[in-house]
Amino acid sequence: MRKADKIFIDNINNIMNNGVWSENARPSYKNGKTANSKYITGAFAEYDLAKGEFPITTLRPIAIKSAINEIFWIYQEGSNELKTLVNNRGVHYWKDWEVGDSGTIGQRYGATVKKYDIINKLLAGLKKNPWNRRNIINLWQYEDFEETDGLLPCAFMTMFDVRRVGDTLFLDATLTQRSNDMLVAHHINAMQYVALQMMIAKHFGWKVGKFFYFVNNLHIYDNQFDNAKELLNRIPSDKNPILKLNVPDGTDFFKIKPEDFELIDYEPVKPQLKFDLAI
Ligand SMILES: Nc1nc(=O)c2c([nH]1)NC[C@@H]1CN(c3ccc(C(=O)N[C@@H](CCC(=O)O)C(=O)O)cc3)CN21
Ligand SMILES: O=c1ccn([C@H]2C[C@H](O)[C@@H](COP(=O)(O)O)O2)c(=O)[nH]1
Repeated sequence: MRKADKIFIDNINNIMNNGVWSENARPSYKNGKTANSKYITGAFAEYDLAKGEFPITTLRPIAIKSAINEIFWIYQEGSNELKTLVNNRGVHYWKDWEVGDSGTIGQRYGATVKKYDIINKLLAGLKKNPWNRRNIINLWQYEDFEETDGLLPCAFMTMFDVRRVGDTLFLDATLTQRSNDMLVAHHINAMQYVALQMMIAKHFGWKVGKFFYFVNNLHIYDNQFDNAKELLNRIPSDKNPILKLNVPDGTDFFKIKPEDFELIDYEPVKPQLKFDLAI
């Protein structure tokens, strides 16, 4: 079985058999009921992208186009505006987290990237000395949290490192996430940050290397257990999906477009599952 499917199945089993219950969780469902979840702490996985190991499950369709468009909204556009996310990028899944009537998700994510000029600083650091060990995106900014309400970033820190093997330079990345709604967003989050890693690697003409994914609180909500059992009953695809970025080496980070990405050999098991989200 492919690595990502095995890890997903192991994580579901691990949470169901060894997880513990939250007692006073923040989110609630649309009906107002508190959304508690069963969780494990400290989940870690490693994918060698250079060997075709991508962190995407085939047990259900993953909204990969939306996931990639969201990463452009955050890191290329530096925006927190729902209008551009929905109208220009076709991503509908953030609407429930609008802050009041602001039309935004608050001073978070893309707004944080823009305020601190994070991408330009990151690219400049990697250009000046690829072997520096200070290539960090950190969206956890208390000053921003005080500025406005809004969901606090879940996937909040990404680190990059360069590694030479023979004549080839590889860019590795580590995504750190404080909280993950596993059945809904585990593979959306992982694959969108792989896409970001691929964009940065292309900008410099490097290859993508390894992707490390750490989740501190990995959970299944109490209304998702039928979906979890359905996933365990499914047989993963025997195809191995590969994400490609079809632009020449050295293409400027800000010139890359979502359409330049292509997911090949992706034949997920259907039908799609339905989720009543914790908001
Ligand atoms: N409880 C919760 N889970 C999340 O995953 C999540 C939040 N809250 N809050 C903020 C964002 C919004 N995210 C979301 C929300 C919904 C979907 C969702 O409904 N996904 C559907 C497909 C959606 C589509 O096709 O565009 C899915 O089947 O995965 C995905 C990510 C990720 N984040
Ligand atoms: O990119 C994302 C954004 C959000 N989530 C999930 C993780 C949690 O289930 C909720 C956030 O609730 P908190 O109480 O703030 O932890 O949203 C995700 O998995 N990925």
